[in-house]
Amino acid sequence: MSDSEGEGERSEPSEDASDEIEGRERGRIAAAAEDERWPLLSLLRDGGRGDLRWVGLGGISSVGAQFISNLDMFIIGLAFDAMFNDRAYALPLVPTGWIPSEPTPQLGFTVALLFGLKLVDMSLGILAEYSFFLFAQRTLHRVRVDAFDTVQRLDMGFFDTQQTGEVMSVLNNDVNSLERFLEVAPNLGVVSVSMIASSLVYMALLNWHLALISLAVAPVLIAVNHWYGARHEARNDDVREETGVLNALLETNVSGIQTVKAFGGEGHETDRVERQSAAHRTASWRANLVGVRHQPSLRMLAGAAFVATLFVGTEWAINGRFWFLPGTITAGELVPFMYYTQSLVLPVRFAAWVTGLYKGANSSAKRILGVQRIEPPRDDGRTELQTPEGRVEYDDVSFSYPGTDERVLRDVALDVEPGETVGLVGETGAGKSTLLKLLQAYYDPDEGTVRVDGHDVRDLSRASLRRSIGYVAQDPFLFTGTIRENIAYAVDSATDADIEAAARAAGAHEFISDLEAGYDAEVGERGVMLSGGQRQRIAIARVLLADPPMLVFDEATSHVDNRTEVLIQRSLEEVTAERTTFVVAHRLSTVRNADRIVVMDDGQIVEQGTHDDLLARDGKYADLWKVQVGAVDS
Ligand SMILES: Nc1ncnc2c1ncn2[C@@H]1O[C@H](COP(=O)(O)OP(=O)(O)OP(=O)(O)O)[C@@H](O)[C@H]1O
Repeated sequence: MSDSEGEGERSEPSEDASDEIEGRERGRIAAAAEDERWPLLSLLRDGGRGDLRWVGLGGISSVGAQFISNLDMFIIGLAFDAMFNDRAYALPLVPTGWIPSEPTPQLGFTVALLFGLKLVDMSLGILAEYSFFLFAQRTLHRVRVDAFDTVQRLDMGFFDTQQTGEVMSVLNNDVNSLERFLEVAPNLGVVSVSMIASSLVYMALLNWHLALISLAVAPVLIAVNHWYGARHEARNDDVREETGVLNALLETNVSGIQTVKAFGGEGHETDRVERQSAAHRTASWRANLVGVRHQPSLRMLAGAAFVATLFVGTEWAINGRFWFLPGTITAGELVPFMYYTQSLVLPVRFAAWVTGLYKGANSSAKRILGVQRIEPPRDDGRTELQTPEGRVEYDDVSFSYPGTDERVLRDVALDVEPGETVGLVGETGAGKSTLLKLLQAYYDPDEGTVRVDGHDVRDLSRASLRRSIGYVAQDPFLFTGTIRENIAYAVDSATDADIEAAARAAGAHEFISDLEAGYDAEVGERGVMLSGGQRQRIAIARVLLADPPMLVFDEATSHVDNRTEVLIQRSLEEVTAERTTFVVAHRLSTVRNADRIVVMDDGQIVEQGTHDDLLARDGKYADLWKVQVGAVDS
């Protein structure tokens, strides 16, 4: 069966895309939770904490509603036999004195009873929907926020190796798939099971021999449902995986659109997206094929049971006996019985649907859990860094990025006094930025120790450490919002005067004032309407307003012209005078006045001293300087 099915599944989308899916290694996110047996249950147990009572209430109400809803045919059967076949009219739990003995009052009694039961059924149904909905929404909210919080707290090593589009896919698509499941499946699952259970109970009460015959097909039904369920899960894993890869591709292409255009790469990029979209379409097609066959197969089996019951029951009613079956069966028993047999089809279809949703949600839960399990961040340090003096020590530090063998830092030893300004220079890839990432504890050294005020940074709470260090990157990120909001990002209580003072010190006030909306100008999703130099100055203002005891400028003025840089440096002199400051720069004039210049080469410190010292030494720094001032050819 699987062979022919496999061929059918590949017939729609292209062969290439199909092969691509087969060949692809399961992504790191999904693989991280591969050994989790019940990912969805684990996730809901944590996400649903405190609200499980709503599932209990919903479940009880739903079961009650189904048993009551399904009771009507049972009562109608008894009433018909009483009215037309002169049988005794007796109902469980109803005192016999309440039931009339003449046909017309019996009809009135039956109608009133059925109407009353419908009212109870409706009330319980509303209560069930309400309870399940409440559980779903609260749980989903918690799972979404928890997942986002987990992603945010992951080590930088995770983001280095995981494409942001894929992470977004977990936060968006996988959480949405969980939403689709939670909004429908718990109630529908209970409804299906209790519809089946109530039908079985009433069938058994009507005629348990015939009930057993109708149920002969049940084991086959369960086995087929299980088989399809397993296939659903495997196929859904592929779909989620392909969605993640596609999202990552779309995300990088849109954010790198300028480069794509510059190289005229639109056609090439469209081809790449087309290939990945085809792989996604193949995965979805194959997953849908399972769904397309699942329900009809179950319906066919349930239909077979119905036809068999119809044959046996009608033969039995006509002849007054059937083969070895004892006793007789009346029309008043057979008609509701057939109804119950037929009413098993709908919940079986529901069950197939719920199984599909469950398997989809299970794949998503696996990825959400995977994000939590992949490289969990090391425990946060316990020591809070309070108003540090700013002494920084690198004690024979060596480091390779996670997952790589290349030593990016080798035996780096550096002591920086409080208040000192250190310029870091060296060729590209020498390890300057990496040195500062270790100071902020984005990564831990493989050997040696980085200390701030004598504390190993691993022992410090990351939040208190990073609050103490103002960091400006070469391509700073601006948040969607106004310039004012961006500058005041870390200081809720900042006044307009504070914001302006910070902007002046960063050399940003002038160009901000020239903008029509001034400080209220929106900077768009990634600050696109500002130049690189303007964005850098806003980022410097943001750090100055936060007023941290230590500063790190990593090529922070590389996009501004020489004149503006000199102006910024002058206004920063006062700010940096008392604080430990690191300045990474390729333009050596930026660090010329630093208290000390540290020259790095291939992960090592090769020289250090003041500008004049280093020039006098006539080593690496002097070479770099000569190249920059044009004294020698590069
Ligand atoms: N996240 C990362 N994962 C793996 N390797 C990395 C990562 N970041 C940097 N590297 C590698 O580490 C080395 C040092 O990089 P680093 O950014 O520290 O150099 P740099 O001196 O700051 O260079 P530049 O002046 O170009 O900014 C380089 O070889 C680089 O390829």
